[in-house]
Amino acid sequence: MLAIMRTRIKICCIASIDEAQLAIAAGADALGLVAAVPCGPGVLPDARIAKIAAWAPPPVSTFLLTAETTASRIAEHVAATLPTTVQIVNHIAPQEVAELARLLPQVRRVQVIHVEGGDALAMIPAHAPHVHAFLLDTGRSHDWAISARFVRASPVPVFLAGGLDDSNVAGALRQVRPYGIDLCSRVRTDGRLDILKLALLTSAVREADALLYAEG
Ligand SMILES: O=C(O)c1ccccc1NCC(=O)[C@H](O)[C@H](O)COP(=O)(O)O
Repeated sequence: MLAIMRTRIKICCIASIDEAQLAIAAGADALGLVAAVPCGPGVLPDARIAKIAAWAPPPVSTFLLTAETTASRIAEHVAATLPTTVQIVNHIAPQEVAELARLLPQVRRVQVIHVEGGDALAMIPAHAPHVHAFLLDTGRSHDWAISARFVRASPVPVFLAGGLDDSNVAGALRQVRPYGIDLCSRVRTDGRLDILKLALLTSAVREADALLYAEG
């Protein structure tokens, strides 16, 4: 695997075109659009997701976070919102992802892995052939040693998520070496995207990228 020169940044829980503009201005490569899920903040109606996805300029990617668990329901959800990428937030059967690839070959597929322990690595062989990337998430900082092992074992790119901000991102990048990172709550103040926190985050990521690349 080539050394990562520029960690990709995905800003999740984008709620409006204004927030999308702020995230892109700060350097986001991808926007996360959270559809109805059983719990959690930042949930958008499909019509709003479709509006933001239709607006987003290239090369920015738009990730639909779907809680659907079958290929046909995920394909319907994608058809209703038209993102570039679908992020499957539940652990679904690998054959459903394979079927989704057949139904919608043009849409990028990202499987979320909820990292509870070393068992997460066991999911790689069955899922990797059908997805373009994994996203490791527990919604809070998790054991980065497991994430690091996952990155080394995965044949496809891996995003790291959960409790990241400008104060801890350099350590996370050094230990885990992910392809990309995903952030939601810690670049927000009172629920709104905060341009200062975004700027601090992106500058911490670029500084860490430069150091790690120079070190080899
Ligand atoms: O994945 C979900 O089910 C979900 C539900 C409601 C809101 C967001 C959801 N997923 C995205 C994320 O959880 C965050 O992007 C990711 O965990 C990073 O979060 P944070 O620790 O707040 O940076």
